[in-house]
Amino acid sequence: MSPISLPLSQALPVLGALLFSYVLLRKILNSYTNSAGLPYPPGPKGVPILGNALQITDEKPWLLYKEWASKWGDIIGLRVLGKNIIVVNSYQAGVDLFEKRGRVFSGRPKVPLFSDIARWDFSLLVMDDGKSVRLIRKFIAQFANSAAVKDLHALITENARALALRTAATQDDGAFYLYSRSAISKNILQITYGYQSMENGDQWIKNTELMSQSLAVMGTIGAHPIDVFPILGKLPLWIWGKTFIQCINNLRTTGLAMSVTPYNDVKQQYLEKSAPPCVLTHLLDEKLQEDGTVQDEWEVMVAAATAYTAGVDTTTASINSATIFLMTYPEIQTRVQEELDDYLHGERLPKIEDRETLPYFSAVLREIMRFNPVVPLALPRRATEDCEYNGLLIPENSIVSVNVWAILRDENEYPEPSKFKPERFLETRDGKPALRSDVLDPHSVFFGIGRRNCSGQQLALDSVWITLATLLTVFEIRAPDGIEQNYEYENGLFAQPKPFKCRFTVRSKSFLSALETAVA
Ligand code: HEM
Repeated sequence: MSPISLPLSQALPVLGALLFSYVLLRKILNSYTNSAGLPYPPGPKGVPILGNALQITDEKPWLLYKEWASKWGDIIGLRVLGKNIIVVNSYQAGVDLFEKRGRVFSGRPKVPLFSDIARWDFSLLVMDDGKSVRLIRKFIAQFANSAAVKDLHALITENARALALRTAATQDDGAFYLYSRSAISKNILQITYGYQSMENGDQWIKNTELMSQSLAVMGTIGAHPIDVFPILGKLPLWIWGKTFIQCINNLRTTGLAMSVTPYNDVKQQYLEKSAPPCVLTHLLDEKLQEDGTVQDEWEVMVAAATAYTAGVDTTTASINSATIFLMTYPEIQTRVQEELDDYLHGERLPKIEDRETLPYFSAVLREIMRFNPVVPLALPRRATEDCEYNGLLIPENSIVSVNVWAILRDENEYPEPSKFKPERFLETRDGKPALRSDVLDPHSVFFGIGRRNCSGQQLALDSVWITLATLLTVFEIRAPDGIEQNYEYENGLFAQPKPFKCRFTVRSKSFLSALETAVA
């Protein structure tokens, strides 16, 4: 989800609706004044009524925000059709607002297109703060916090090895892109629903692919005119075109198939005592009451559904993006492999517990995170009350986004930010390479800041680490025939790579047999 943009071609219905919406017009005019007398954060001057709508691009808006920040300061204030939009471009301001004043910035703005029209109201990602949100986050933390994730290490390691074995068995340079999604889906499905997905043609995997494609076509969530101007959602959907209707239908079908349907299936199996143990059965153990009803049933269902829908695309995008970087910088890849070989002596496959002893690899992963944050604008928050910050007023109900991309390109923290340099995170301690603690770990921003930050970050970090460590131990990863491609990314909520080709060549037969033995 990103702040609002309004392409010119879509502005006409907005203007039409404005004509008969006197009430809205008053709201717009009111938003230009505030009773506290404090100035609104500075930003580029817009035009009457539309505000900055025509200036904000839908294509990678984070680049434009960073440019504006260099002129207007870390906190830029924009307006679109009476909505206040604030973009936070520095880590310090992100911490001051989202962490230190977490209560005020834990809301989420309404996104009627996604929640009401596409019927994804079951997703925690779009829920405003309240009791339900706190309960759902608590349920997710029960399996995804740092301590609990340790219990999942065996499963995610096994799935990483199965992915490597499957990759070794194919000659198709395009296969990894599909296999990585399937492996990550498999992790989360097993964890949440106890479901063993099939390697080929699994309906769950097809659903996430369809969801992901539909989201990419619809652009950034929150950017559509219906989200800017909800009254437009009352008009017949066909005015937005065939592709739009197709995407809405896909989101409705996949949403249901990834929330209510699996919940009901597992509940039924649980009642029949045939459900494999998983997050959902643990929650049912806790919540099933004597009369057969489930306490906090909606929240239980949402916890499982959001873990799946929020975790698959993002984790897959991280793995695919890292694979592209490793292909693009083969000398860096070789150095990681030397470090792995030195430590593992070619005798065994890596385990998550090895992470602390491989600083160069950690530095490479930090640099990949810094260079290509998967959710460049995180997800927008809603200010639940007026808030003064450094003499500026962030009015109640402002949409506030943190520009993760800009923070991770801050030249004060990361000199020469557009260079891919893992060494920026390293120093020599006792004659050995070690991670520096005085350079901001991109992890602190990559998953959002403060109370509504990512609930699945430890699970994601561990899954990405073991998957890449296993692949790098077993394979040399190169662009097919040494020819670099033009790696493209989807435009939308996630910076996820479009399908790409890469070649995995087994580095040594002993690694392959270790893999075969481990997976057998
Ligand atoms: C590398 C993979 C991942 C990335 C880059 C990522 C990133 C993010 C970001 C940026 C947010 C928004 C945070 C904010 O508003 O400040 C978020 C929210 C969330 N993520 Fe992740 N995520 C990843 C994996 C996962 C996984 C595996 C899970 C599974 C449990 C998960 C569950 C969630 C949930 C439930 C939220 C919503 C939190 C809320 O609204 O309160 N994520 N994630």
